[in-house]
Amino acid sequence: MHSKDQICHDDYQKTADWLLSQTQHRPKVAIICGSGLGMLADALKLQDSFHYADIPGFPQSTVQGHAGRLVFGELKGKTCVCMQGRFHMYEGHSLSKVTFPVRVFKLLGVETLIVTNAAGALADGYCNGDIMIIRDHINLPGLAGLNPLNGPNDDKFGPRFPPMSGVYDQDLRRLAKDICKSLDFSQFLQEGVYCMVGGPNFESIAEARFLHKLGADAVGMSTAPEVLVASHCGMKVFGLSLITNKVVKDYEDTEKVNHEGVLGVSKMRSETLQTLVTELVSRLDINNNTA
Ligand SMILES: O=P(O)(O)O[C@H]1O[C@H](CO)[C@@H](O)[C@H]1O
Ligand SMILES: Nc1nc2[nH]cnc2c(=O)[nH]1
Repeated sequence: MHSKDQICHDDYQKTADWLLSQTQHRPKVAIICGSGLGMLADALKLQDSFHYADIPGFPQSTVQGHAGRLVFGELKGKTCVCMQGRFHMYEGHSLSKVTFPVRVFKLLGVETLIVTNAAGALADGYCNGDIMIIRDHINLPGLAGLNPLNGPNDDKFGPRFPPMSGVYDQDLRRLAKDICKSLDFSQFLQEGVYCMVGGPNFESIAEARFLHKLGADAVGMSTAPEVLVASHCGMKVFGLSLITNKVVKDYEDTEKVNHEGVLGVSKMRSETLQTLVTELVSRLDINNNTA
């Protein structure tokens, strides 16, 4: 490790080598579970799981609803690794720490990243419990210069100036929509733009109006950094936001959002999300391999 914020290739490699020595699983797919969505990992068969505290170099989860476990296993015969708990900037982690697992996954051989999150609805037609396929994102901290790719570029992972257009894979989005149709999920399916803010506070009414005007359909405090780093190192990315609350945009509206409410809606829809993610993974065009 160089400085507090700078992580070098060897650091990622050490963690990857440790994990490879502890499990026979060789995942091609990684899944990051959003707030209250950790039970996505429960569907994995033949599990090997590790507490973040026991994994060399791994940050620790501090947020309620993020268990802090890395779970390897098979989903419908496809080998996956699943983060039950992600890291957020507002916990005090640097963005290189927030995205540390993504580069470790790359070194494990992961080719596709599936990110999930809990998010507030800015779009007028959205309801609590809707599932939004992420078409694109607005990385507000990134636009302001808070970017996990800041610092010397590691060419072994990817180029200095990565494009961010088309980062949410179109084929995977299409596949997810087909799956939702066949599972009769279309009535609560949306597709839209996720905006990342720094948090940990929820939005003021003026901020909510501003983000809506910017073109954001949903807002949360995660996802963009992980997606950025995954795309930088050549992974395919697919993202889902679970709409857990309406973001208040009207000064007459006295409703107040809280994390407990967010977790409640996540719990209500987690089985549906699990079904969708499982079906998507089962239909990915990948071949398994083991150690
Ligand atoms: O993005 P995830 O981790 O799902 O969590 C979302 O839910 C929390 C707020 O309730 C914030 O951390 C927000 O980002
Ligand atoms: N920033 C933000 N994050 C969330 N996570 C879940 N709901 C919300 C929300 O309304 N705003």
